[in-house]
Amino acid sequence: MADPSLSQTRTPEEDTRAEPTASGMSRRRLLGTAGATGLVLGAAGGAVGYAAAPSGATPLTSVGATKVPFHVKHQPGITEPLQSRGHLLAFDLAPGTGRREAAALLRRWSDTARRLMAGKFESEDDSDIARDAGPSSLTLTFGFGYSFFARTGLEQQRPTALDPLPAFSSDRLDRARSDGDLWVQIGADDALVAFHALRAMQKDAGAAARVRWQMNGFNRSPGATARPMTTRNLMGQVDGTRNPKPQEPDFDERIFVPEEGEPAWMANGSYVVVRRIRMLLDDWEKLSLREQEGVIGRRKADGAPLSGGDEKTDMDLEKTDAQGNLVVPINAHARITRPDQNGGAAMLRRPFSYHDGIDPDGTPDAGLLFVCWQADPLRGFVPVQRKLDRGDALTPFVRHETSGLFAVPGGAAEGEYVGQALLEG
Ligand SMILES: C=CC1=C(C)c2cc3[nH]c(cc4nc(cc5[nH]c(cc1n2)c(C)c5CCC(=O)O)C(CCC(=O)O)=C4C)c(C)c3C=C
Ligand SMILES: [Fe+2]
Repeated sequence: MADPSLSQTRTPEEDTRAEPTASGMSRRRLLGTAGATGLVLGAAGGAVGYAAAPSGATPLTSVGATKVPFHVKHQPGITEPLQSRGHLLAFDLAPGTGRREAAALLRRWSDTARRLMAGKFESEDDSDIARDAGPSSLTLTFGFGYSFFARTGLEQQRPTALDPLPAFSSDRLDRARSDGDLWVQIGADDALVAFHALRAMQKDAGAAARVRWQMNGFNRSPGATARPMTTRNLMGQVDGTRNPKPQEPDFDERIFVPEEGEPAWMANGSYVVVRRIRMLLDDWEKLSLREQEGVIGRRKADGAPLSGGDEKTDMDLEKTDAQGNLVVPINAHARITRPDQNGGAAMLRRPFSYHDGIDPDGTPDAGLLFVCWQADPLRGFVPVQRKLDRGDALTPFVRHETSGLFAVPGGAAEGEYVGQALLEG
């Protein structure tokens, strides 16, 4: 579930948000050359041993130097390229924490996010975890869960789009690791930078809120492939090919609440659905390549539709083989999740893979932290998941273990904090 326009999959031409790096090169140019550079660094690293730092003359690289602005129309961490590290956290407000304390917390979090995303890691009480690193594409994104509004006396401001998701028959949800008053998404292309931000968020929370659940994920590192390519998930599939692209005319309408939308405090915001989806990898890996490709409806090698062409070719849903059978099976995941098969329902998928060890019986606890963005969950995740719940070919190989839905307001203007229009409106 990743996206060619979000991960290192974005073609250099498409990457219009690239920021100049310390060396003056844009991220897109460096991604384009990263294969060759990576090989050189890899060889040197191997020769000097795993613990040695690169040569003293090595400048802050593209990966470290890339900076994402905090003050933007839509919060950072939605349309930015996938980062290689992610932490998802839900917080519950502490007893006695009301609207005033929640506002102070969002102000602290926003101030810290602004500072850290700019690569300013020094502060008096800093842990030094991220010292020496650049911002590394760090993003912090904040959202409000259904329960936040009653706790803060703001029920009147609760959007109907935040009504609890319907129950799905295939759900196997752990309620303790679902939902929450507040949600924080951290993404960065460096594990230490990401963890440093996580600690900062937790410290800022102080006595006002405690962590309800935390999930840690990863994606491919920038420069890991010889050229920018769509990422793969832990089933080995090319994943993200058909995500909506920011340059498409209906992108904003599908993903973001309009400027004049309701409630007013959600202008330019979005709704995020977060599902921890375990992959039943032992079962999946027993399938032949042909069977695996039939489950998705795309070739595993390059993500091309089974109806032919390359990854970018439109899927021919009607094409049949010599026996008259559909070449893209009727229950193939990539067939039945399409907007044109779901009354136009669309979402922007921006996931992280996860691996939380091996169960006592040897089963890997691994899968996808499915994170998807939409202007309205009833026109995005819900209808598509209803369809999947009735049974697509992928359903037997996955298990939805946790769930969350959060309202993510628009980006904070200069001098303001995220959610200010809600908390002070
Ligand atoms: C309810 C929404 C979806 C869930 C849950 C979901 C889980 C899931 N998907 C994959 C792998 C792939 N998904 C692909 C396409 C795809 N998936 C969804 C929605 C959900 N997936 C959509 C809307 C689409 C795009 C449909 C389209 O517009 O054509 C693909 C194909 C490549 C691609 O386009 O990304 C793969 C592969 C897994 C492994 C998974 C749960 C673990
Ligand atoms: Fe999917």
